[in-house]
Amino acid sequence: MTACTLYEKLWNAHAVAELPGGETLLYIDRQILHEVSSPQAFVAMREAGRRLRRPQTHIAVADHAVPTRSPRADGIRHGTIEDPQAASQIAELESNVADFAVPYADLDGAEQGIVHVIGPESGFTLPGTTIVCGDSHTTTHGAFGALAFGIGASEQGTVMAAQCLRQKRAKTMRIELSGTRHPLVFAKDIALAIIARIGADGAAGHAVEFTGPVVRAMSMAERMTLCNMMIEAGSRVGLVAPDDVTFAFLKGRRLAPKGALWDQAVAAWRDLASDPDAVYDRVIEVDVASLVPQVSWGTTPDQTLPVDAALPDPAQLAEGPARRQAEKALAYMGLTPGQSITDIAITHAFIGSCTNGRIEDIRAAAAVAKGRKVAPGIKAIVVPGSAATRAAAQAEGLDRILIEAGFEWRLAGCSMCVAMNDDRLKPGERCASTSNRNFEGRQGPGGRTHLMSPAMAAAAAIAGHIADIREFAA
Ligand SMILES: CC(C)[C@H](C(=O)O)[C@@H](O)C(=O)O
Ligand code: SF4
Repeated sequence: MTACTLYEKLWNAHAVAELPGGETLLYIDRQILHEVSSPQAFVAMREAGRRLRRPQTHIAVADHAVPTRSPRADGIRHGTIEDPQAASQIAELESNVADFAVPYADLDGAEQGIVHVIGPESGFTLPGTTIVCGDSHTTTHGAFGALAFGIGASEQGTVMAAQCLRQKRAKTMRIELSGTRHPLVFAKDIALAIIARIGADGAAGHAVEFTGPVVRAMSMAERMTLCNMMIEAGSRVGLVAPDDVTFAFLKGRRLAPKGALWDQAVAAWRDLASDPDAVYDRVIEVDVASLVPQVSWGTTPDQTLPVDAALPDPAQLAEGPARRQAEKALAYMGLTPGQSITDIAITHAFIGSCTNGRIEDIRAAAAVAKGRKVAPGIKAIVVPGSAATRAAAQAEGLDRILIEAGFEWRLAGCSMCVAMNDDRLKPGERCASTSNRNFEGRQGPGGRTHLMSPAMAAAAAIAGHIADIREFAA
């Protein structure tokens, strides 16, 4: 038998038929639905008079449009949402899930949260499965050794009706991470550094698998951060082979297999790892020993530099597209060529999102915040990725530490990652953000985003400007 990569094993196990034109009909095990991208698919189902083929293989949740504050002391959001568009998007999702019998994580329930946080937390995300969602950051779930990718609105309807999708097989790319990293260099820094190196489309057309001792030593949270960010390098699929870290994370989760089924599942999941002699179309090696904390300075994720660097000076670049892009980005970002990154003053800090809204991320922020104060005039918000993450953080007392330091402690949702809810920047405001996208207007029209790790965002909140966490922690 030919040696196969993890991606090829997942693909082959779900291939139903080879179609003319080079596409494959793939069986889809699971679909996640959210209020922003699912309405059209439900409309199409209704119009065609169709039912879901396997309703129990879907879960739905409202995350993008939801406010992360409630006027009520108990945090209930139903009945309190002032924005009519958000209220109607959530109401539409709720009527759709009721009509089509889709399992729903209620807005005020213990399992609400960002799609890519609650899938893993509930055990819906499992190794060896195919998982789709009308959301580009579905790459996140690949951290479990699932073939997970974002799809469009009409494809969501196809999965609802047929449990299958036509897809073109991607090329494979292996990113081998080795070396010993600085303790304040996180998965987010590694992901940003990779994107800066290969470019915002550097992994386009490829399914990326992370390998090497650095990945094996990472928590699931860090593996998810890496896979999450791969869409920012143009890849629709990020992968990590499942191992004991994966199994320990999943064991006992509500939807994970139980008893003898668990043992059988783990045995099968162990076989998913890429064969030792499997061949990839591309291999990239990254030595993390030389990495320092990273910060994006521009309006694409590859416009990223080490925190101790100075901003580029377009005048020093040769005439051409790179120079024009740098000029345009610096102008939008309101930055001076050659300026030190640590001299950039901020107005906001946002700790959250499906990239960095997990308990480990909140712990990292709280460790920096402890005994310190957010700088005067800075609005700093911490938005847990899910209700369960929020509860876990509160059980550890992290909310108290953060509130004491002057951070706002919010309810779960996408929040300031995306300007689709109440949490957004005004023109000219500047945010140290743990999210994943920094294009013009992403956090609000005219808003300016600097992507970084949770520890770095917390340090920026306290310093009032971008700060090097390595010096800050000393
Ligand atoms: C709204 C949604 C479809 C979108 C995505 O596809 O990623 C959002 O989650 C984002 O991060 O930009
Ligand atoms: S947190 Fe941000 S990136 Fe993630 S799903 Fe929500 S909007 Fe998209």
